[in-house]
Amino acid sequence: MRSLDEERAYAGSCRAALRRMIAGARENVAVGEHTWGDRYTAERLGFYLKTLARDLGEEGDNPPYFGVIAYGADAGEHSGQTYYLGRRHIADAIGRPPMVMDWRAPVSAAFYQASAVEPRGIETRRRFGWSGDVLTSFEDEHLQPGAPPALAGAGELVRREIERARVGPMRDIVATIQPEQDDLVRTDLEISVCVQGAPGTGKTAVGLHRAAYLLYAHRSRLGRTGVLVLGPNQAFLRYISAVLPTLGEVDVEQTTIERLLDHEARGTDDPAAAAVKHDVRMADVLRNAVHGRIRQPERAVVVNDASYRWRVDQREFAEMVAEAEATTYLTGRERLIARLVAALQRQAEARGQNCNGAWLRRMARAVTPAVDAVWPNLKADDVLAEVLSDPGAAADGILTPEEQRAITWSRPRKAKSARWTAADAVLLDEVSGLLQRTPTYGHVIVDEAQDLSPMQCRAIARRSEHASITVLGDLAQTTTVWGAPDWPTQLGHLGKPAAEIVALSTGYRVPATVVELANRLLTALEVDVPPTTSFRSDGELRIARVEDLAVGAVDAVRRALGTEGSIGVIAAGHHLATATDALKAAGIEATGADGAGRVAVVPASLAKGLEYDHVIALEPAEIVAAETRGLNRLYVVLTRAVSRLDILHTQPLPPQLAG
Ligand SMILES: Nc1ncnc2c1ncn2[C@@H]1O[C@H](COP(=O)(O)OP(=O)(O)OP(=O)(O)O)[C@@H](O)[C@H]1O
Repeated sequence: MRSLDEERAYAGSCRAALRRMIAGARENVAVGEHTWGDRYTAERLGFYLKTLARDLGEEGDNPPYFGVIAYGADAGEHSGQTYYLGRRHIADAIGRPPMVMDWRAPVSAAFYQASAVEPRGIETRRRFGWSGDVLTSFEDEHLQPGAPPALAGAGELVRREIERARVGPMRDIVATIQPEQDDLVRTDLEISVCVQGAPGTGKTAVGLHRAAYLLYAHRSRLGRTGVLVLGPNQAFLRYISAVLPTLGEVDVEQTTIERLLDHEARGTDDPAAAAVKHDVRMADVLRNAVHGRIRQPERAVVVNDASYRWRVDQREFAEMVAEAEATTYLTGRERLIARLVAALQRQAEARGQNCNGAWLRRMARAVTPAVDAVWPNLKADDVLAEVLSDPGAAADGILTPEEQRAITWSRPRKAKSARWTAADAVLLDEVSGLLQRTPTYGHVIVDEAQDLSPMQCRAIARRSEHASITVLGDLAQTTTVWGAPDWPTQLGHLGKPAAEIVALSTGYRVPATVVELANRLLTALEVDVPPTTSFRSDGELRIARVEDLAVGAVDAVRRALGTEGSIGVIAAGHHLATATDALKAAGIEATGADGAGRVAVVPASLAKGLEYDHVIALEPAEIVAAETRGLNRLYVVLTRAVSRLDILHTQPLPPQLAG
């Protein structure tokens, strides 16, 4: 293995090779611009080369690699080989072995998986410490039997990386992915997995690295169909937005379920209406509303065509209607039109008529009124407006009269004048899915999946019908009233009942003292999840009763500003405004949940998925009282802390927190 000086020299030659790759890619862009060929090919080539040049260019200042594995003499094809691993592949010449392997390459798996118990032929695993782009240290683990004792658990470099203060957006974890996380990241594309993970166990990190891995392993397939990442809110998306680009992946769609459904919510539902609208029985109601439009024909279809008159009698028409049933309503309608036209064509051809394309189109137009009478053309918003104006016909026997009343508009309306709510957007999507097929992605990653309603799950299922999914969540963090009761049920709604459920319980965010406090709440939450164990022994917890919350919050922020890292003041209700005003009056600059400053004042309802080096949680009793699942919300809030948690209260603490 190389000495530190030799390693530095090697890092220098890797950088030089990377610079040559960048120069080469830029030159290819210039050549690509003058490439002969059809416009489409030239555009695609240009796009590819520009993306490559940009990605490589952005790579410029990152450490070229983070680790190396050296195989022993008995390692088959790898015997005596040494492989450096980095965020991207670096090669100095075509045909020569790469200087650095992509962390996603098959050979890299051993770096993450090898252990003293199962060394996989590896003699030494070396991890590097970098300060910016300067190589400062390395740490070796000797994995072969008889070698000096392996490091107990993770080494110092790994520990330092996991315990480092958080500043700015979430970073990738390629250098320190843990074996159980790596298993999930590298699961085959065909396999759907569900990760039940305690707070900070790396679910989000695993999901994002899995997206990058799948794109590497199945670039052409997923390049066409796309990978979708769904997160709980914009603040969360902003927090994770840099991870995939640093891994070289810029084409992954990252959005929320609300944005995916693409219906701006202009109205709001009362809780009773929202609960019914998110209930899975609405799928049956809407199916009835759509398919209940199909009628038995009452007369024959007669079409005048110049001097002829073609006819499909009522009985034959009825048979066609019965046989046209298809997976989607509008496909069935198309099929019915096609069958009618085919019947007319048979009659016309028997009379020696030339049935060209124009004739077929004319006949399709001619039978449309008859089809409209039995299988009308429908639009999703018209269907839903009718259901919400009068659910009766579609909902009888499915929803109770009281439930029907809860969703009925105070007066009947047309779609045009509807003020759709967020729950309506989910229903509109369901109706659209009944009318015609929804395009599917190549892979869908669903974060915070415990919060989704059955109807939201169905919207995701439609978009992953022919694909696998990665479901990430924590039942203890469910804060919606319609969230998952258990994973098998939720996976059923997501259309993947057979997905494997894997539990992660080692937390890499929350320090042990804070985990111990949060675990007290778990008993009261009555969910069947294993308690978290923390990887981290550091961390501070301070619980203080204060006279004045605003004064307490300002003091706590001032103290927190004395150490490194991000600061999140998390509160519910009017305490948010109190904290914001108090910080402003004290001259401390604070942003909202999606701001980029060092101090953020964050509504408890938006804290999910986020993390702050120092969390200052205000008035836990209020956080609990603010919503139906307030205790779960408090559990989420407490587990946002990376290094320090201050709990400030004027009211008594919720009894479930008492030790
Ligand atoms: N193997 C690892 N190496 C370094 N850091 C890690 C590792 N795994 C997780 N982390 C870090 O721990 C923190 C928590 O990870 P992440 O947000 O993915 O957890 P989560 O399970 O999604 O949490 P929650 O459910 O509470 O939102 C992040 O800062 C992440 O980068």
